[in-house]
Amino acid sequence: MSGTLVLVRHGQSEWNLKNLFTGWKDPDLTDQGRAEALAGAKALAETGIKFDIAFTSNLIRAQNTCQIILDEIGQSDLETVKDEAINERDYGDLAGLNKDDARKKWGEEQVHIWRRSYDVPPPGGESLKDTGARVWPYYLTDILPRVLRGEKVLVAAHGNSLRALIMILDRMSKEEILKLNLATGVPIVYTLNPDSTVADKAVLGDMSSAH
Ligand SMILES: O=C(O)[C@@H](CO)OP(=O)(O)O
Repeated sequence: MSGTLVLVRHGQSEWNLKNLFTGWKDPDLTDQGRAEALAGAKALAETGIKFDIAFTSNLIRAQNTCQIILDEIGQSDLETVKDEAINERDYGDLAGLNKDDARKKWGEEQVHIWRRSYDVPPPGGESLKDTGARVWPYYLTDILPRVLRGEKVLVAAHGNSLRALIMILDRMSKEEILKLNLATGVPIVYTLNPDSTVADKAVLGDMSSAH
């Protein structure tokens, strides 16, 4: 039996708006972020999906995105598991710094490498590889078994914890992952085969503005 895995990056946060590296810091959604989560929820509602369980991180921007989606599709009280395993990548010493100021200080290319490369960690923080080393085991033990049972599973998380997951689901190379950016609030709907490979992938919205 094939199940459904829906991944959604949280809506714009207060620190996204201020263009600050965020990582494990815990700012809430902005009004725009709430609107993005709602737009994603409406797109999901149109598919008629009803979830069996939701997973989110221990950060408020992902939790609130998750709840906005569940409220909109009439599943406000759905079982929701919160776990730091799917938190954003830890940005270490960069957390709280303005991204443009960082580009001025260290150069455009170095900042891009810290933000998007596979295995170069920002100072004191996690690389995407490090992030995947906690996201992937959690996916295998806690999330995937539910999908393989035929359930419909929502995962509301973060740009880089989801990039780590998508890299493996989509079998992307270290070069390809450099270019992957996720838009806030746009659901990605995976249908998985019984052997856990991807049978189908649909993006319910516009990813082109992501950077
Ligand atoms: O600051 C962060 O935690 C992330 C996500 O907003 O930023 P980036 O997209 O630069 O990896």
